[in-house]
Amino acid sequence: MPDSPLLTEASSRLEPALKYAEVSEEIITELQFPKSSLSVSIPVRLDDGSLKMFQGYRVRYNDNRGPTKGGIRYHPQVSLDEVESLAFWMTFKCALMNLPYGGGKGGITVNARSLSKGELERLSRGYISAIADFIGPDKDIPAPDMYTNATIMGWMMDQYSTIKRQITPGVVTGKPISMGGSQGRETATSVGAFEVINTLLAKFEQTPQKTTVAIQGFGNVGATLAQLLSQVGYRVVAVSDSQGGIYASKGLDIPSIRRYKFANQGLQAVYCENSVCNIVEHEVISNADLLKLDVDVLIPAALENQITRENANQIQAKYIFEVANGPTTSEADAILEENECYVFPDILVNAGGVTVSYFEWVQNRSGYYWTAEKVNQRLKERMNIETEQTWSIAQEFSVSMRNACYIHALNRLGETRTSR
Ligand SMILES: NC(=O)C1=CN([C@@H]2O[C@H](COP(=O)(O)OP(=O)(O)OC[C@H]3O[C@@H](n4cnc5c(N)ncnc54)[C@H](O)[C@@H]3O)[C@@H](O)[C@H]2O)C=CC1
Ligand SMILES: O=C(O)CCC(=O)C(=O)O
Repeated sequence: MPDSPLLTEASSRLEPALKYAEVSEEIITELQFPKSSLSVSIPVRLDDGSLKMFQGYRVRYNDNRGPTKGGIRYHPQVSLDEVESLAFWMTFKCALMNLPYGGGKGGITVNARSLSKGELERLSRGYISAIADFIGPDKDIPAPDMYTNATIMGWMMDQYSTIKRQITPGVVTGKPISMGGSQGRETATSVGAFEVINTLLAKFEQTPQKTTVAIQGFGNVGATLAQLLSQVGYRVVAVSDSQGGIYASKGLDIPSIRRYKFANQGLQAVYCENSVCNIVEHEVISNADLLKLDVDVLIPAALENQITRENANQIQAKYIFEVANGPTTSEADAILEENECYVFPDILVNAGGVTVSYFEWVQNRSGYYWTAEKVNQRLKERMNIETEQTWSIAQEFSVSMRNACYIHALNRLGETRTSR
C-alpha cells in the first residue's frame, strides 16, 4: 500500500458503515484503491519569458456507476494523496445523490493568486493538454473546486474541443453560461447546503431566528451560503478567509461584507476599513478562534482537516455542517459524538454542486437548456429526497449521519457492482 495518509484516513470512514451496508467484502477491498491516477508536469511560459514547471494530477477513483466526476483544485497544498482522497469522497457523494457517476478529482500544486490572468490561462490549457486522453464526456468530467471558477472551466472546455477538433461542452461542467454552463451552477453548492441545513435543523426544532452561525471560508460557497442564511434570519456572527476572520455577537451585515470582499480580494480589507461596512463592535479573530466560538452552528467551508483531535474538545457548536470536503478527522468525529455535537457530513451537505453539474451535463448532451427556476427546483427536490432517506437510515440503525450517508452510498455502489 503506498504512503497515502489522507486516503487512508478518508477510507477509514467505511469501516463503521460496513456493519449495516449490504455489500460484499470484495467491494470494500476494491473501494480502498483508486482505479487510476495520473501525474503530469505542465510547462508554462511566464510573463517574464521564463519557463516554469507545475505538477498536476487527475484521479479516476471508481467508475462502477458511470463516468468519473469531480472538481479541479488549484492550491499550494495539492498532492496526489489529497486528490485521491477527494476523488474517494466524490465516489460516495455521487452514489449518495443517486447520480449516474463514479468519483474523480483533479488538482494543480499552485498558488493561483501569484499568477497573472494570462499565466493562469496557459497553465489551465496546459493541464488539459496533458490529461486530454484521461478525460471525456463519457469517461471523466472535471468541474470547479477551490480557486478554480467558470472562466477556468471555459478555457478547459475550449482547449479540449480544440484538441479533439469537436465542440465538446459535456467534457467539463461549471462553465460560463455563454459556453453551455447551467443556470444555478455557481450557487448550487450553497443552495444545496442551505436546503440540507434547514431540513435537518427543523428536526431539532432549531429555528433560524434562534440560531447563531460561524462560517470558516468566505469563497464561492461560504459567502453565498452566508447570504442565504442571513436572508432568512439566521444570525451569522463570524466569517473568515485564509487571512483570518471577523466576529460580531449581534450578527454581521453579510451583503456588505460580500461586496467588500469581492471588491478588495480579502476580508482583511473589511476590518481595516470597516467604516464602509455596517459592522458594529466586531472583533478580529483567527481561523482557530472561529472554530471554537460559542455558536449553535459551525460551517467549515474551506480546507480539509480543520477539526482534529487537538481542537475537537474545544468546539462549542451543537451542529456542524461540513461544506468543505473532509474538514473533520475521524478522531475528531469520535470526540464530537461523545460531546453530543451533531456532525452532518460533506458528502451530503456539499452535494448540491455536483448535482447541478450533472444537470449541466444532461443539458449539454440534449442541447436543451433549463431556466434557473427549473434547475433550483430540481436541485431542492434531490437534496430533500437524499437528506430524508439518510435521516431515516440514521434513525433506523441509531448511527451518526456520517455513517448513515456511507451506508446509503455503499448500498447503491454495491447494487451496481453486483448487477455489473
Ligand atoms: N465549488 C464547489 O462547487 C464545491 C466546493 N466544495 C468545497 O467547498 C470548499 C470551498 O470551496 P469554494 O468556495 O469553491 O472555494 P473558493 O476558492 O471559492 O474559496 C475558498 C475560501 O476558503 C478560504 N480559505 C483558504 N484557506 C483557508 C484557511 N486555511 N482557513 C480559512 N479559510 C481559508 C479562502 O480565502 C476562500 O475564502 C472546498 O473544500 C471545496 O472542496 C464542495 C463541493 C462543491
Ligand atoms: O461539480 C462537480 O462535478 C464536482 C464538485 C466537487 O468537486 C465536489 O463536490 O467536491
